[in-house]
Amino acid sequence: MLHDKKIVFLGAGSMAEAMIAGMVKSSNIVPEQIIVTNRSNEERLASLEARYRVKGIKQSHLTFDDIDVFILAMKPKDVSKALQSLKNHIRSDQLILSVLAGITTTYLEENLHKDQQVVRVMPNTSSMIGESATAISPGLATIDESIQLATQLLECIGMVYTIEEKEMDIFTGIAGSGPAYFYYLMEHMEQQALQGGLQKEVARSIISQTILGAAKMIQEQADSPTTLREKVTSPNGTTAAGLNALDENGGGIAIMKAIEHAAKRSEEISTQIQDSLLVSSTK
Ligand SMILES: NC(=O)C1=CN([C@@H]2O[C@H](COP(=O)(O)OP(=O)(O)OC[C@H]3O[C@@H](n4cnc5c(N)ncnc54)[C@H](O)[C@@H]3O)[C@@H](O)[C@H]2O)C=CC1
Ligand SMILES: O=C(O)[C@@H]1CCC=N1
Repeated sequence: MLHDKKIVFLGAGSMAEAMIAGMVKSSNIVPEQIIVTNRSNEERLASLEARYRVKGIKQSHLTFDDIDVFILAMKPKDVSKALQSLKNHIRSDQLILSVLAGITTTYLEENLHKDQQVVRVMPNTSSMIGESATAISPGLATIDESIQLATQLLECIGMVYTIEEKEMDIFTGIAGSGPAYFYYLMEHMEQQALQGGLQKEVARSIISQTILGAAKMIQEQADSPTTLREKVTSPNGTTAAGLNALDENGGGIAIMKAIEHAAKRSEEISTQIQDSLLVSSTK
């Protein structure tokens, strides 16, 4: 299903690059199938061309007719202009995937064709190595074949979860933004490791191996996170001392708040876009 499809990225930033890298690496897609465009930064397109052997072209030079999948990958504040310039060039049977936080399928349908085939997607930057946790929610007019195509395409960059659109905000808070929380945790673990006398490179390797091991334990064992945590924690031992400090300093609550606020921001973006407030609020 994938091998004869032509895919265009509209937007050439971090998320587009992570997806392109993952797709090309997966070998289910060859670079010749991928075109990447942006508004004007030709240097950026040249760098993506050199790195991934995909075709980089300015959007004004794009021929739209033979494209199967358009992937919207600009910032939410730029979506309105992007859809305006796209609408007159595309057919409603061409599939639009949008990775934009907070942008609903209804908004896309209202600003493209009413019966436009759209799928809202929330990947994360681990797409780059084929390890994204990606959610999809199809729009009203999207046929099963297109959902299958979207699923196959996104499986090239990791695991795909089909969810209801009302669950997109919380998914974004957990998985779209999620890698940043782990990097933040790692930054702080590393800082303390350096203070404890470890060399930076050694500390980084130890920390990433520890996180990888914990993630694999969750994936490969039947035990819950709580049981696994308890197995690490000896009475009056080192872990108990560490966890007490985490609790005393609001560690658990801070994590829950981070997710709550990220999810709320996703919801807020939807409202602001609908009310056309986002441009002024994020400039
Ligand atoms: N960075 C991340 O971890 C994730 C980002 N996303 C979503 O991906 C989208 C892009 O995010 P980033 O890549 O981080 O942003 P970025 O700022 O790195 O890239 C945005 C790109 O869009 C281009 N652009 C702006 N207007 C355009 C237009 N009208 N047509 C074509 N290209 C246009 C810009 O030139 C730039 O290349 C956002 O909507 C974000 O919500 C979703 C999941 C994760
Ligand atoms: O920070 C953001 O808004 C985007 C969406 C999810 C991750 N990055």
